[in-house]
Amino acid sequence: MRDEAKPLTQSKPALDAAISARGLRKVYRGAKGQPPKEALKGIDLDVPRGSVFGLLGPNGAGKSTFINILAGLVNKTSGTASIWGFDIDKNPRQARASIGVVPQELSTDVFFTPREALEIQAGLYGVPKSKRRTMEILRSLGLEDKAEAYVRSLSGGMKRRLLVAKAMVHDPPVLILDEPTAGVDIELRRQLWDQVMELHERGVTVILTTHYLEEAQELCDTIGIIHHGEVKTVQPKDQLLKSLDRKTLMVVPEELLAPGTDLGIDGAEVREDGSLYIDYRPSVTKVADLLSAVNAAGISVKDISTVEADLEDVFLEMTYGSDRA
Ligand SMILES: Nc1ncnc2c1ncn2[C@@H]1O[C@H](COP(=O)(O)OP(=O)(O)OP(=O)(O)O)[C@@H](O)[C@H]1O
Repeated sequence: MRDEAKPLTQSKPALDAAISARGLRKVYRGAKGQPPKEALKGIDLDVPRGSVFGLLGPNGAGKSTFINILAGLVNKTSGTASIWGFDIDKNPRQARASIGVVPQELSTDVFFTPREALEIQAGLYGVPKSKRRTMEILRSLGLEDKAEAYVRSLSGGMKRRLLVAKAMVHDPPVLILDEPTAGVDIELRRQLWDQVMELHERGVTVILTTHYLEEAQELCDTIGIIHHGEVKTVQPKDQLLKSLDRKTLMVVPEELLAPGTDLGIDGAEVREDGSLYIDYRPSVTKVADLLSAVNAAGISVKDISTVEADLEDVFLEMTYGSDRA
């Protein structure tokens, strides 16, 4: 059923974007007496070519639905989507050839060697034998030594790299990584981050979903946040961090204060370490004014520093913050 209340999208898809969605909507049929679920509420979203794009959102926001529509695994209800300028309805083959998707799960081809797994994948994508780059891809992901090993004997990190390798067999300009480092240890996470950055340097547009905001902050240059099936924002990361207009001034007093002391300064809190933390909005309050207030409260300052908002602050504001509003 068409939702008459929904505004029709005015703008055309951006053909020069890596991914462009307009009015993209997905309604899942409700299972066994459950009402239908509108997982995507007609979203408009452009992923710039050449970016490392972080698609963030709480559980159930609609990220997997979006990715699965692009990957051809889920049928959209309405709207349009294009990949590298190819409409997924009008040019499905070219659209699919332009994208590689690295899934979350590690269950893959346990009976084949990495070389065989890549050859099979290349066959599925119709890459002719003369054009296959199996060993080159394995080498670029540090798996050359393991080309003839059984996949079941690979470590978790190697299996993940093999999934990236498989997604690259047809040399797509866009690579989607769904939760690439879920459940891997810090060292492997770093290795995967390096590999993502190498792909990016080679010109691949990378889209990743992640629950680790630190990961998005470190890797991504552009961030899209979706929540309840709607796009809350798409912005360059630096701009997004600035847009929050929130900083914290940390004041270390000559004589440490008792935690919880009320100094009558807006946004101020004395924390466990005896220092004073003052949240403020740089667009309306100057640090000099805060310091005057600190002096007026009879505190001599030993040291000061400011802490910028991080992606976690922005994320919480745009998702749970908007639920409260
Ligand atoms: N096959 C399905 N049938 C019915 N509802 C579904 C189906 N797949 C997803 N949903 C619902 O659609 C909404 C969006 O789910 P989706 O998996 O896209 O979210 P997500 O952002 O990827 O979450 P997560 O981070 O947990 O993977 C959720 O409410 C989910 O329960």
